[in-house]
Amino acid sequence: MDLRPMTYRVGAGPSSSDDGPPPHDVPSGSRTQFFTQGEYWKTSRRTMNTKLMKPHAVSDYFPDINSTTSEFIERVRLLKSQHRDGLSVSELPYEINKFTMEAVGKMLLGVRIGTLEKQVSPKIQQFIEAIGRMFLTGHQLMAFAKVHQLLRTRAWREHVESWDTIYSLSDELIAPQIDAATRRLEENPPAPGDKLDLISHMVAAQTFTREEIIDNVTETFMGGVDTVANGVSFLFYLLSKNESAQSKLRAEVDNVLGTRECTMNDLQAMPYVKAVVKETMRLFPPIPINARVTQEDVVISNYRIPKGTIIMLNNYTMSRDERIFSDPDTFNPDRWLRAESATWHPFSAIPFGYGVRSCVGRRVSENLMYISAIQMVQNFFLKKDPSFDITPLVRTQFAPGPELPVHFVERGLSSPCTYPMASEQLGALTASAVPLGFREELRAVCDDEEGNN
Ligand code: HEM
Repeated sequence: MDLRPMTYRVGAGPSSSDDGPPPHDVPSGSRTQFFTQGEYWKTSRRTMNTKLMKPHAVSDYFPDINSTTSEFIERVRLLKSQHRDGLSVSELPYEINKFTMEAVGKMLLGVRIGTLEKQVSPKIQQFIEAIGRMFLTGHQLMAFAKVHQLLRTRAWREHVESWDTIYSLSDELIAPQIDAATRRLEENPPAPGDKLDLISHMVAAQTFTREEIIDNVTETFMGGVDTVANGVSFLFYLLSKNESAQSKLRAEVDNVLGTRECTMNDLQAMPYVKAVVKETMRLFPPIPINARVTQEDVVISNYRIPKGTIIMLNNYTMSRDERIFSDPDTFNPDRWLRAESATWHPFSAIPFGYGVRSCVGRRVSENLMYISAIQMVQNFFLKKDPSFDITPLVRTQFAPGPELPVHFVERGLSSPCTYPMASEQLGALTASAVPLGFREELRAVCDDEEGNN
């Protein structure tokens, strides 16, 4: 059966053309891995695979992931100290979002964006808000996008404006990297085996225009930030709720690492860390629904499905199927360590999709989640705040809502965190001056859906 990934562009409807890049019809770059098929997609995917999927390339990101995570841990320490209960972090999912933006940004753009700075610059603040708004309005445009476009609805206008803001800043961040890479490569042509960052690698490939590099890197970044942020949020939530799993995780981390940083090699000795992340993705897949378009007539389970039909795959229900996962709603990482897991249908839980179009950020996402889990238990005991619970929402992606009921209790190990921030500096830090407009709006939408208004 030939199934193609369904690519969907606002205003353009599903596309499955083989004719290379479709035209721009919203400010979103369309000449990217997400939105193309055929030869153009293959070239771009091959280039990204080299930097994001190959083990030796992925291993190079570990020092950056470790140091960004350490900064985030220090930020948690600061924010909880400013909270009235001394244990919680207000708007934790938003803080996690800034953390993953910084981590994924460094991997893809090669530069630090500055979202974890004590004072986030107004421009970066705008960027963060625009990404949030783009996802929020993108969800509203899922149905009847053409009608929104025709009527120029508020959702449509805000969506387009958000992409404008995102592209204007990513141009500013990425263009200098392209120039610098071009100069470097002209002066010192790369030898086989030289380590190049993603942008230099794309420049060296000589198959992409400058705009194509900017579009590709920007949209890969957009695809990565919220997904992995939602994964990390659900991870912390589930650990806080399941203290015995958390203790097992901590025991493994203490045994293998103690207080030192994790390298890619260490992961081989930490099956429970991996099982915890797998189990999080099973219960709360950040992309709850995936899709394909049939390329020929097929019969599946006695249903005739004509060519050109969009088939939706519901990751959420698939991975909670009790015919495969006993006690499916329970967080039980051990299930992945039992011999029987090898016999499960390979499609029983596919949070990163499947096949050649599966997630190109899978390896880096998993590593970011492993290191987040590791550093969290090295530094804190996570306890569930008994006063409330999450009500997950689908906002294009599956997200936990605006607050997480997680308390951070200091573990008090000596030097658990490698981030060299002196305590005086910490004291001087203030929560970043963030205009609340967008977040309040998101909260209002969530309250609406929960019937709180
Ligand atoms: C927990 C985190 C993540 C989850 C759950 C996730 C999930 C997915 C899923 C389900 C797909 C569609 C796969 C298919 O149709 O078979 C996808 C595609 C994609 N993801 Fe991710 N993703 C995550 C993080 C990331 C990150 C960090 C990046 C970038 C570094 C990224 C970049 C992409 C790209 C570029 C595609 C399109 C690939 C193509 O069409 O060739 N993702 N992701």
